[in-house]
Amino acid sequence: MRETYFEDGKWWVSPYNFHQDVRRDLLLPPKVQIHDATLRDGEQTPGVVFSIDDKLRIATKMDEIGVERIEAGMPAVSPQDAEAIREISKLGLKSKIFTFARAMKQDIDMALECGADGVVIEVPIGYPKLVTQFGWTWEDVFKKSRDVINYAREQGLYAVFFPYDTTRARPDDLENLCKGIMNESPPDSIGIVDTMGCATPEAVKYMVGWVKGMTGLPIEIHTHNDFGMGVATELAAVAAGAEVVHSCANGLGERTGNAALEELMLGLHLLYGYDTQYQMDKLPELGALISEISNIPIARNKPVLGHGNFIRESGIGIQYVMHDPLVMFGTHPSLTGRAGEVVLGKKSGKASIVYKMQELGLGELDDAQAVELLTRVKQKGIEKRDFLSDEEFVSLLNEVRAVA
Ligand SMILES: CC(=O)SCCNC(=O)CCNC(=O)[C@H](O)C(C)(C)COP(=O)(O)OP(=O)(O)OC[C@H]1O[C@@H](n2cnc3c(N)ncnc32)[C@H](O)[C@@H]1OP(=O)(O)O
Ligand SMILES: O=C(O)CCC(=O)C(=O)O
Repeated sequence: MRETYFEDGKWWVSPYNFHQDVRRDLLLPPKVQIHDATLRDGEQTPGVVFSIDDKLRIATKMDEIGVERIEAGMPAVSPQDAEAIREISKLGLKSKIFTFARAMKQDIDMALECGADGVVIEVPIGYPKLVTQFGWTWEDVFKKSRDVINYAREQGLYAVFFPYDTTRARPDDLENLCKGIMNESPPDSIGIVDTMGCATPEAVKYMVGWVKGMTGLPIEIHTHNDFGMGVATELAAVAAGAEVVHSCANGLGERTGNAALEELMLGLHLLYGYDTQYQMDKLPELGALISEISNIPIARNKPVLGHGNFIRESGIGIQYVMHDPLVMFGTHPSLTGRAGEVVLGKKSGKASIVYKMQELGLGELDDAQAVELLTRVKQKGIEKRDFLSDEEFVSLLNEVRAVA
């Protein structure tokens, strides 16, 4: 693992991330894998439907970027879902293919029939769901899960036990379930699932240690973004020893979405120092594909993918945007396949005018003309309540030159 905060021409993040007093208390596992659930939880975004061909394109792009695991769907949902998983399994991707299954033998059979490598076996354990939605006790959950976990493993599937709404489980219920499962049907790994996105990073850190202590299993963390902390909570879980992070590209998923794939990748690589092999410069291609297919636009300030992230209007420091971007941004735009951009408007300064003149090859101005042009640029920005197009700038420049 890297312990450096700077890589020439690529990024410059906080050195305190790697300060020995900060790192000393972290229980970072040597390797972390991404389990992406865009094709299942992402498609649970209301109104989003991926065709079989869409799913093949998304899975192929994810494999190209280096996602270790793809949750390709839940075969029980429809024959089309099963068919998509079957086709994805046949692609021969490096990514391992998982399906989502209820604690039912028939769902495991469908995973097998679809050619999956592994299965995420979901059962409720959060108390509101357990008591109101299902009318089950932890023992019911245990009895339903036990044989299904054993069956999946006997059939050669990697079995992730996924007691969802984990963060709202009563401690005794979760403890009894974990102990029962470990006695009679240990899975390959266990999920801590913040179904409602309602646990703090600190609470999840505690839970990772607690569940690891009870089971000795690798921990998978799956969060939602209801409090805007989905990614932070997953990274906190990694800092407490979780080995697998679940994600959805573009932050799709139920309600406010899941922890965003692209944000996790950068967080793991840059902020925590994992030497991942992810092709981060291809993330905008994946983002654009998913946005087009899901018909959900990417917010212009969305971390990693927003098209406005490397645009600067404010005049102070403007000359560094293109020539020395790490003065102005924590990551070089090219790291994630992007380019910086200088725009003019209300917040411009004289350096902005000089920069734009050079960029567009418009010659030079004397100081008085530059000041006059800046005044007009600011006025136009205020009137327009936006930044100026190059054509608008040239038009103002011509006015100023005509006056002189
Ligand atoms: C946090 C969550 O919501 S988890 C899953 C969310 N994902 C989805 O719902 C995917 C989309 N869903 C669908 O397409 C449909 O709801 C289906 C195909 C999954 C199921 O639809 P239905 O055929 O209507 O099944 P239904 O919801 O009635 O459930 C069938 C049985 O599964 C049981 N069941 C539900 N979840 C589980 C589970 N995780 N493990 C074991 N059994 C379960 C139910 O209790 C019910 O049992 P019963 O027949 O004895 O009453
Ligand atoms: O949320 C769901 O619908 C299924 C389970 C899950 O992904 C979760 O609990 O977060």
